Amino acid sequence: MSMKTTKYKLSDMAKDLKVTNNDLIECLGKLGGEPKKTQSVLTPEEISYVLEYYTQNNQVDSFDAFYANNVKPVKEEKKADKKPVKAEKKEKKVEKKPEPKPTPKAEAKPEPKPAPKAEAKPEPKAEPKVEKKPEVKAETKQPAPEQKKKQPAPQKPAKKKEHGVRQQLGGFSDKKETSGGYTISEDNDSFGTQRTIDTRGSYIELDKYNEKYDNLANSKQNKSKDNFTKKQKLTQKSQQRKKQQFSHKKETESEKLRRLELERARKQQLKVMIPDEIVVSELASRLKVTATEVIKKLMGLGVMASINEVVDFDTAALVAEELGAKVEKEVHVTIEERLIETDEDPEESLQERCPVVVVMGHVDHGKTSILDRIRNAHVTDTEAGGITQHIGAYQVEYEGKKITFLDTPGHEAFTAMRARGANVTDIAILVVAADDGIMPQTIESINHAKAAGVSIIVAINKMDKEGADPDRVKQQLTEQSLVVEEWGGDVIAVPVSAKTGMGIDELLENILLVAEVKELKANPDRLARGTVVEARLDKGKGPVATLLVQNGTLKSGDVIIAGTSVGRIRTMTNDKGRSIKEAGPSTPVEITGLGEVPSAGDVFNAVADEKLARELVEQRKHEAKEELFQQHQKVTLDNLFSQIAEGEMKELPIIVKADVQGSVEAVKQSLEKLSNDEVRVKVIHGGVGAVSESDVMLANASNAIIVGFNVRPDPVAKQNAEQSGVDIRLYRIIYDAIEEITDAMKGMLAPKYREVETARIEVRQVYKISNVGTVAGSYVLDGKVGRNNEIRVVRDGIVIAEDKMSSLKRFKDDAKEVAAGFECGITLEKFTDIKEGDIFEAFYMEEYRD
Ligand SMILES: Nc1nc2c(ncn2[C@@H]2O[C@H](COP(=O)(O)OP(=O)(O)OP(=O)(O)O)[C@@H](O)[C@H]2O)c(=O)[nH]1
Repeated sequence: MSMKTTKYKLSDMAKDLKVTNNDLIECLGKLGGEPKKTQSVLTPEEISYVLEYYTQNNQVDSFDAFYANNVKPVKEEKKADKKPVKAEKKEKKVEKKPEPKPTPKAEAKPEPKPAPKAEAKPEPKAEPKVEKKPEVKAETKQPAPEQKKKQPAPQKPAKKKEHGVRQQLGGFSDKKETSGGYTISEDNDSFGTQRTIDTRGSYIELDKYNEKYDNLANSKQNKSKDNFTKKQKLTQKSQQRKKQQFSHKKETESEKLRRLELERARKQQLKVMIPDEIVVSELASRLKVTATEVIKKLMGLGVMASINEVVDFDTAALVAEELGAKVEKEVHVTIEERLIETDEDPEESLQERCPVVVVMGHVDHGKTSILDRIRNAHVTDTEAGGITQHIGAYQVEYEGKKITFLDTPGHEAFTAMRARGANVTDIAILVVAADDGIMPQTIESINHAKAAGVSIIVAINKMDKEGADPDRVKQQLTEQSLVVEEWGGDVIAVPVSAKTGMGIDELLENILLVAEVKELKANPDRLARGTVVEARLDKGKGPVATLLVQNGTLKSGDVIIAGTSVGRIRTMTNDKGRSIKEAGPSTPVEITGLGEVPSAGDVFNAVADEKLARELVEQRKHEAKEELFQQHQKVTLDNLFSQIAEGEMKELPIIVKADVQGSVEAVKQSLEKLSNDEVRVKVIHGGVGAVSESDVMLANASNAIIVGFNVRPDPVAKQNAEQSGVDIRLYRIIYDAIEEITDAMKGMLAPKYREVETARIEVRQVYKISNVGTVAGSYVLDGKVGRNNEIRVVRDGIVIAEDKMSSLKRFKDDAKEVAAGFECGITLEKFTDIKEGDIFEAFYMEEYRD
């Protein structure tokens, strides 16, 4: 929204008007004042005057005749002119337009324009308007009477009424004006063309001015009641011409009036709508002020924002209020809000649903074994032909009730999903091997489960083993604030053995018990909503996704939107591989029909409007792209270095490659969590498969390290990595990765400094020596002061200054250090107001690490 005010010189105007400089100087001479020169910059008033002058001297005698004979030619001419005119704008060559652009200034501030506008009104337009733009016509008529009475001057208001910023000169049918920050491309109504005004470069709002002109006209001309016909206008015009000599004076008066009116209107409180976030330029535009003004106000509030930066509602509202505007909050209804119902389910619509359970715990404590044991013991037997499908989740039935298990053991996947906003699970089974006890990942699992607010049931596994010591496990659990029931707490701990099957039924019983207490409910009678548990691309079927319905009922044929993928469900199968038509809450299903492979953890919604859903997906993709772009901007070597140079937060970019998507997400989450105040761990790329050449290239460009999980680099990648010095770290256990990265981060941490005091010195005498400055004759009370020490001047217990030493002397010789009990002379670099009795604390800064 930059508003440039271009100076409009006399020579430019002469060129535009196609008259000689001298003609123009002469014309302006009539206005009085100092004689003008070719390079003189014209004021808006002068421009107005010249415009008026030439307008009136170039009028077409009969517009009717002219119009009748020339409609077509004029149109063509106009069209033909249009482009050239644009092109010429910059060069300030105007072929036909006598009506000089009222200069940037003139436009930026409405006042100057009135004059040109006033002229614009020529009668010829009246007819076309009547036909094409009735409302314009109506407006036009009012001013006309005034024109008649007041003659020369009145034309202006009348014209303004019509278009606000129109200028028209008799005899010139087509014009374009350029001015400072914006362009007015204007066509004459009378020739059936339209006028468009591009106000991007200025703060002018045409309606506002039109309104003002209307008001002005009304106030001045409320005596006039009738509409005037074309002929009347023509009469008027001829009268105008006769009275031309008086026009200038009257115009000035009317201009004044207009100005007053404008000023009054401007002072009226402006109402602005401000959204949650607004770009400074947009805010300025809405406030009808320049961006500079807004920026200044922002600075006043301590907010340094450039024209393209975004400020929040509160800040914007403050600025707006300071600028005298009345603020209203702009509420946007997003496509998402329109498309996806988020209404609460009424109590009566809720029905019981089965619990969704996840299994967590330390490596090798038996998570998979327990899941397998449960599945094998309780799935499928009853369902003919049921073949267990590994779709990422499955349901078992125990004592007539269903339980849904997520088949992705480990807290990483669970947390990755949660991080995407999917609170999928109700109950976490914490598996602890009875012989091993609580291990680091057990603790992490506990914390993850707690953070997610899910209920924990402890399965003390491997009870069949000899070294099994469930009491020790219970004891260790207590240390993690999990007190088992038999010890007075509320945590259920079930001793089990995945190997023998011992305690598995009891575990299931307890799951149902906890679920009952939790009163898990959902509304099956609405469009489904849930989470993508797993997704993959199948060669034959296309994108295949396992969805867990969390609310509502998913139906075959439903249109669903999941992250940035959308589609209509083509096939839907349950965890036993059977085709089903409907899936209610807590049911895992595998579906096909999506256009793209969604990500695990994406929330999905069944929606009613497919078109809108596709629109939403486009929008999400766009947002994702922008995010990605910003990410890439952050990880270029250039800005990484500049960040470090500026002492800003350092980044440790990492590329994660893993065998399955779930692990990528899990590793990503775990690593990014390692970020602290000084070093930010940022996974700039994650993907499934071997570490490839392109991964190494990206790492090389971004100064990133590559973390591989259960994958190997391909030979080319390995070779390239060696050549370019890219670090590839391969792990089999997340825990190891975290440990190593943590170490790496320690190496990156910015050094910390602390002060080490070396001596206390008393100032006993102060000498002022020319060319040397103020010398403190001192005595070292304790410690040892070194030449490179810094000095803190303390007077009566108050720190007066901190400064560097410029000299340390023993008698007349420079000293490296002076020990306690000795006298010395000290001068400081800047601080000279030393007084007897001051205490100098000598110290130096030491770098250290935690
Ligand atoms: N004796 C005994 N061994 C068990 C029991 N449960 C699991 N195991 C063994 O423990 C080892 C690890 O079991 P998994 O089920 O793979 O453990 P996990 O927690 O899923 O391991 P990760 O997937 O690597 O995290 C396997 O060799 C199992 O046979 C049990 O109840 N008793």
